[in-house]
Amino acid sequence: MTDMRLTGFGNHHATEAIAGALPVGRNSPQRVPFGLYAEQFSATAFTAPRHENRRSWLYRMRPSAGHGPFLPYDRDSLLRSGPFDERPASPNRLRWNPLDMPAEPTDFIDGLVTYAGNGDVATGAGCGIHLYAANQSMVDRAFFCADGEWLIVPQVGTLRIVTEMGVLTVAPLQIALIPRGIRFRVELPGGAARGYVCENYGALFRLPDLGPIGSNGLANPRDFEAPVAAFEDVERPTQIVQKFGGRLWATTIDHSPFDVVAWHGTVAPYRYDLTRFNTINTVSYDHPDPSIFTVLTSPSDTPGTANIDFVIFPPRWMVADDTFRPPWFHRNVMSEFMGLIEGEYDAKAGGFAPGGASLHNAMSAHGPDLSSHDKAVAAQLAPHRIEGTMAFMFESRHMIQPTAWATETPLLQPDYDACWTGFRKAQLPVTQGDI
Ligand SMILES: O=C(O)Cc1cc(O)ccc1O
Ligand SMILES: [Fe+2]
Repeated sequence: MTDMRLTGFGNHHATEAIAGALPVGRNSPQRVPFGLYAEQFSATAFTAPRHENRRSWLYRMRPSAGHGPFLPYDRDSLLRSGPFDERPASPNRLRWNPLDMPAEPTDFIDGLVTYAGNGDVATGAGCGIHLYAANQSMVDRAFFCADGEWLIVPQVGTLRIVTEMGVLTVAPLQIALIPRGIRFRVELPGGAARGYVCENYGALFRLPDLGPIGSNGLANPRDFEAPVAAFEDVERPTQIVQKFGGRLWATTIDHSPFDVVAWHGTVAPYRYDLTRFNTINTVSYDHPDPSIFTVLTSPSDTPGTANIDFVIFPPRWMVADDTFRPPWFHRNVMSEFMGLIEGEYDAKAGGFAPGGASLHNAMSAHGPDLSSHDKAVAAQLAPHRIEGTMAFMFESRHMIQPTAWATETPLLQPDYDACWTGFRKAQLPVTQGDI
């Protein structure tokens, strides 16, 4: 299969792996070329306003309707879904060490573990936050998520993601966005892989509005790459696993589901290279809110109050005058789940490792740890380049609730609070206060 691309976020793409496979001038002709089957694939309601409507037409060797019943998946899985009520939502700041690579042969699906999430799959609000650690390619099986689109953030290892609409190769510092319902198989051409997944139950991820930034900047639409059509004509039993209503279900068909020869439309899997992000920041003073680093946003019905924002902290120049340059201390009404792809995060000099994760829930006080704080206060404020790092955040209006696994795993750091101890008290002029 090829690995060519079509560019532009949400563009109307058209692609055929065999010349003449794509019908011209209509979506569903009486006879589709070569006896292919036309199938409309919807990512939004039929009646969504035109500017938000996302659907594609797939032309495939057999209808995907040809399958028997899905039965409960027969392997143990650590995938969980909203409502996240296994454990009480925690007001505590939590941080986890990275997942170990699996000791047993484990593919992407069986290597997923849910750390946290919010909302409810059934009502279409919130998200699930999973991490994966895998060492085997998926063989003769495919997966799809009926509960939400998947934003995949690799941290170690390249993923070759074979989808119904073509192939995406995604390495660390790149992300993949797999539409809800699209079947895919994850292969590991370079061996073991680890990373993060945000399963979005809510409105589709989109590029944020730019407001006064103007018509360019942040993640530029042209840097999002969809694959060209590619198919395999394989007649071998293939297991299809789906996540539906928070549970895994499986059925087996007698051929590969990757038999789409041509497609056109506005919903497709995408790849984006985070190093292409046009990072905008202050050139005068003060540290702006991290919203300036938003790559993708899933809006909610309250303006400016996201179901989920996907925010990155890329390499960048720090030039602010008379400013405490790292993230300030804050208590945020939104809830923040963070991961680290590489390097060191400027608010945490130690303890937040690549592959690790942290959770700072609504209204929990957090910010720089003691050593990052003291270093920033003492720094000479020359222009300084933050290099070799890529942290990210899933930020949500809904409280993020950890799973039982995440609450009980030995990866959870017991002493995270300690990083905010030892701050020297402010030295006031002699006073008793005035309350
Ligand atoms: O808590 C964090 O590290 C994320 C974060 C970064 C920043 O620069 C400002 C606010 C914020 O929540
Ligand atoms: Fe924060």
